[in-house]
Amino acid sequence: MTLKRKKIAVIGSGYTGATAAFLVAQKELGDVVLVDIPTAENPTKGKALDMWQAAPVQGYDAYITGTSNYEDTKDSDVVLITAGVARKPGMTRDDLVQINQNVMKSVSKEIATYSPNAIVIVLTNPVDAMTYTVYKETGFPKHRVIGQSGVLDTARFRAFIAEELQMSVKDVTGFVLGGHGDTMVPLTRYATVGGIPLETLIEKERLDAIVDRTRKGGAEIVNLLGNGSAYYAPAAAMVEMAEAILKDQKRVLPAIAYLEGEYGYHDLYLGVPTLLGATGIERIFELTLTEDEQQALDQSAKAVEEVKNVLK
Ligand SMILES: NC(=O)C1=CN([C@@H]2O[C@H](COP(=O)(O)OP(=O)(O)OC[C@H]3O[C@@H](n4cnc5c(N)ncnc54)[C@H](O)[C@@H]3O)[C@@H](O)[C@H]2O)C=CC1
Ligand SMILES: O=C([O-])CC(=O)C(=O)O
Repeated sequence: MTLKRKKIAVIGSGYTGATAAFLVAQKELGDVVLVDIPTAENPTKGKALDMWQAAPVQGYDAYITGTSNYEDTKDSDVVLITAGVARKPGMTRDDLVQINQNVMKSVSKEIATYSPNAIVIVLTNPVDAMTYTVYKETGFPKHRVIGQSGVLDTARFRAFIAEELQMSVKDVTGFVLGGHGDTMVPLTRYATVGGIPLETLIEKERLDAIVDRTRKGGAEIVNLLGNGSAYYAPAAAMVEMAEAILKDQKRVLPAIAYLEGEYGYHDLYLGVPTLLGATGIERIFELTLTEDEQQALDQSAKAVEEVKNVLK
């Protein structure tokens, strides 16, 4: 029997990759191929086997395999890139640019060879610049190369608001614009709780503190973990994007998209509100911003541009 399921390759079987693979399987989005570099032992194969053995208990029909051979990823529908190095306390995401750019180059070559029609979602940091690298190196059209930051940053923002107001996270909506760094722009003016404007529910001082905590959300976890960075929420964010694409859900989610004039930026990957469906990014929403919001976004875009300019 040949099963005609979707195929999802997860490159990098570390914390975020393994967690994403498990979520993809649990959601039955398709079969998963987990890939990492070859080593003397074989933790990638071990993790995949362990997850496959959870299938009878959890009752999911998704097969998970682990490999270091890209041939096994052939004809993947979606590829999630989590390969590379994570930061440690005291480092910024941008400190990873050189080492991870090299990883993106080698991984992109394999993806272009074995899955030329795939939609790629990049997680590896500094993610705006790494998404740009994958776009250039694969030669894929812009709508098929997408970066993950906004779903995660918005999730943090929503979680902090729900906690502050003691209201359900389900009812908190909003989004974060810009680069995945300390200059990101949580748009409080567009956030609501059950449709009620957020700015009428929380006083400005508290809201400013939540915005600041959101911007530094990654570093807060890096400092708590001590030896690596967040992985549960990042993996969940990536998988939400993959699900939107694999099921053609037409979700409106923030994503790192290639801009050609939108918001005034050219030849730049930056976080903006998008429509995600079967073909990847199907639309970019351009909102009218206040002068202050545009200024904050300009600052964030400048920070991303600076990292892009050191790419080789
Ligand atoms: N964009 C975002 O919102 C987030 C980004 N990240 C980033 O995701 C990346 C991965 O984080 P973790 O999974 O925690 O790191 P990790 O260190 O647990 O896993 C990374 C894995 O990549 C593998 N790898 C390295 N070079 C490779 C290559 N050439 N081919 C295949 N695999 C390779 C490593 O062997 C390792 O297993 C980091 O760069 C981190 O900063 C993490 C969380 C959120
Ligand atoms: O902070 C990091 O290095 C990992 C990351 O991007 C996040 O958790 O937002």
